[in-house]
Amino acid sequence: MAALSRFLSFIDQNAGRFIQRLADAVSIQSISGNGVHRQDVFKMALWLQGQLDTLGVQTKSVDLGRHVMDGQDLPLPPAILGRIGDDPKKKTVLIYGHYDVQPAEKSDGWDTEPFTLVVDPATDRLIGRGSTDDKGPILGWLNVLEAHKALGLDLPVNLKFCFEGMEESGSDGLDELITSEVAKGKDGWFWGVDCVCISDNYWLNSRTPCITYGLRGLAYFKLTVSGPARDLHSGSFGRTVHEPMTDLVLLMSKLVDTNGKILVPGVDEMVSVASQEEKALYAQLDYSVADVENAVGAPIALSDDKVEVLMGRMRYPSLSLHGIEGAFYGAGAKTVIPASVSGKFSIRLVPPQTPEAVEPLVFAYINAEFARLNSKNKLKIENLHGGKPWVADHTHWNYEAAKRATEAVYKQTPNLTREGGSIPVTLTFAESLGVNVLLLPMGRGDDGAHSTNEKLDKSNFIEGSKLLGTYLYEVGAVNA
Ligand SMILES: C[C@H](N)C(=O)N[C@@H](Cc1c[nH]cn1)C(=O)O
Ligand SMILES: [Zn+2]
Ligand SMILES: [Zn+2]
Repeated sequence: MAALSRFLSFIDQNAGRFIQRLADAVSIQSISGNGVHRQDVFKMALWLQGQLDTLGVQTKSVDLGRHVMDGQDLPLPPAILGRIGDDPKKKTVLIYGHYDVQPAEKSDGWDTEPFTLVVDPATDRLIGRGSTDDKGPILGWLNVLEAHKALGLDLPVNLKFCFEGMEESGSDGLDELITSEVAKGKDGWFWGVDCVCISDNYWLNSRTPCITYGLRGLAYFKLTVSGPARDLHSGSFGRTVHEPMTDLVLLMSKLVDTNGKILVPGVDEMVSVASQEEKALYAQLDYSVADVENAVGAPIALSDDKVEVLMGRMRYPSLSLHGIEGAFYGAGAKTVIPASVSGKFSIRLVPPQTPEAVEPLVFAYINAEFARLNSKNKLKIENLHGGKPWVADHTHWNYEAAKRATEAVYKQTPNLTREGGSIPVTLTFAESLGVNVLLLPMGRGDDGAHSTNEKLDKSNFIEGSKLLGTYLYEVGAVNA
């Protein structure tokens, strides 16, 4: 039997063990967004490095230094770099993934414990935080490595790996690592890379695989309004003092309208209007308004027009309000006036927008709106993190290889998409290595990444592992 067929059979035969390994990974609470779980992110890095070592990959854990998060000085989780194969006749593919996850608590509304992987027998879904974002896809690569090692098969390409533990919180330290490695020339870790593959996004719906050539960028802001020296009794001080929460809610209400239009002057205007030809590309995608409504679990799409809905996600910027820190949120009816509250919101960016271009518009607008309130409270605006948008050449052989692999595994033509989310390092790889970057998602559009009951369908984990391996065979066969 040819190498590829033996690889595919191995994946099917070992599905149970692969799911167990995913359960082990999910059980490590590698939440990067707060200081409480920082040691768990380090534990996850060690776990991943151990797996790669066992599978014959040469690894190195790179200390990325320290950073300050929410006023806390914290060590950054390491980047885990790896390489296997050094055959000059083969292409070299760089794989990126992230081993950190978003926060999750059962009390957020999960039906099961978020860090215990549950295999739902009724739906064959693998439910747990990180199952689709991004531990499932990372483990897909481990499955490919394990199959080749166990079967004594040579990999069809040389592989390099770059796994980080801060993607969900701004990828601090990673750009510097990549640029310093690139500056080392032939001695750098990324020397000789021919293309990059990232599996860290999702299909548009739950039936059609995707290949993705764009990501939105991000600019994440925190607005803090502070007034009294301490929390106050609203009976004693209501209508007596300027209340921070009242100011903040008013400011937050001025950022975006209920139809998604961004109200910060100049932000929406930076982006050109889509031409009829471009709209025709969105019309071709296998997608319907029902898909978005199924994924979110309610009939609340902003438009009945599929093309408008798709462009809202892929082609235009969006501004979302995320939360208010310091506000009363528990059960009961506490009559407090909070002393200081911080509103968090972010803007997803598309070309030609950049965080640097958008930030001054946001600061100027919020300062002007705050001045209009005539409040004696204090306002502070911070830009917490960001990243530029990215669009790739989808006619490149890297995309052609991914398309052939998808057709071979799924017997379907993939949707060619741009992703609404952000992976800041993508543009850094594209620009500093000067090679084509491809996004090859494993999970479905209804996986609930970042949400409650995040899942990865078992079939997506298993067929997705086959897809990643088949893609490597297709790249290995390219003569470009
Ligand atoms: C698309 C990717 N899987 C992802 O979820 N990226 C995050 C990155 C991020 C940046 N700040 C916080 N998280 C996203 O798009 O939100
Ligand atoms: Zn991710
Ligand atoms: Zn994520």
